[in-house]
Amino acid sequence: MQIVLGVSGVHHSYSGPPALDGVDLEVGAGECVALLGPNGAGKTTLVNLAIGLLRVQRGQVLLAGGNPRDAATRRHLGVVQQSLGFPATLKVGELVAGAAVRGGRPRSTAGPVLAELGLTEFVNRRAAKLSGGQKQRLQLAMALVTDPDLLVLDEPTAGLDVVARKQFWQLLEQRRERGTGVLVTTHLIEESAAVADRVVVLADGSVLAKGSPGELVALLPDRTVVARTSLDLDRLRALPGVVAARRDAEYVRLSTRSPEDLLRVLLAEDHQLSDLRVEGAGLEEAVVALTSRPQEVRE
Ligand SMILES: Nc1ncnc2c1ncn2[C@@H]1O[C@H](COP(=O)(O)OP(=O)(O)OP(=O)(O)O)[C@@H](O)[C@H]1O
Repeated sequence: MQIVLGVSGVHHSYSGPPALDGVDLEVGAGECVALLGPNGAGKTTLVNLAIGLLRVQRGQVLLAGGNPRDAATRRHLGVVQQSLGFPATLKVGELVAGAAVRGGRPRSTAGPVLAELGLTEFVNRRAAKLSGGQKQRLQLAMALVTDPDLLVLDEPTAGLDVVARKQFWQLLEQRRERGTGVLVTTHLIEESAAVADRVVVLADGSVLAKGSPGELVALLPDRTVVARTSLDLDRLRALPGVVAARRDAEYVRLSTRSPEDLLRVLLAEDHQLSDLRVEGAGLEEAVVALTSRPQEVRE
């Protein structure tokens, strides 16, 4: 497989301890790699090195075989970042055509991409007047208009509803089939399990684990106990054998290595306990467990 992003042995420090400490990562053509990890893990630093916003201090970053700091190499790159705003007065068509020209393509490439992303009817609308989902599609159109080899998506579906999120990923499928590689950072771990071929978990500047979502889940012998309970999360986290606890709508999800013991304690503690079931761990539970007690899982 052709490699569109190759990161090897990368270290990066700002002023304090290293933000990245020997990170390797690859994205192949057509592949979607999700970068996960808690706040401060180093995800933004890694993305900023990949897109050429930061200079590499140690190690190597190759974007489509070149240095991402070079303008010519960056033409192989498309970026969707939450922090990128639009000039409010510009129209959708102008923005996409402008992105094409900046990427060395004719203005006429904008039309087909606007159609591909379902934005043709908004071509004369000012960007500021689009809905959240339409703005995300506009950003994607601006990123895709140069037909990039690598697309970097930073929390691309934050704030979108379930339908808009699904649409967003469906729009990308054809591009991936044509060979565009995708690097996505997201806090929506279960979403990344659905769309990513591979997941890389960063914590404290190091790669804790990498593999397909299924391989990461299989690292854990944990099970998930799901139930409706009146017990609060602090109390649940203090129960014996609970590795992690979180709310999911009206349910709680508890990760544990010994579901039988936990069930006994739960039933004794909460006589109103209902809708009880035990599941295998999901990717979210796996990532929480990996990043909260790395030593135990790494062995
Ligand atoms: N410009 C900066 N100057 C100094 N330290 C920084 C700077 N940017 C990031 N850091 C530090 O580097 C480490 C990694 O930060 P980074 O933003 O890459 O993490 P992250 O995984 O993207 O976090 P989040 O999920 O919160 O966005 C953190 O300890 C952070 O405080």
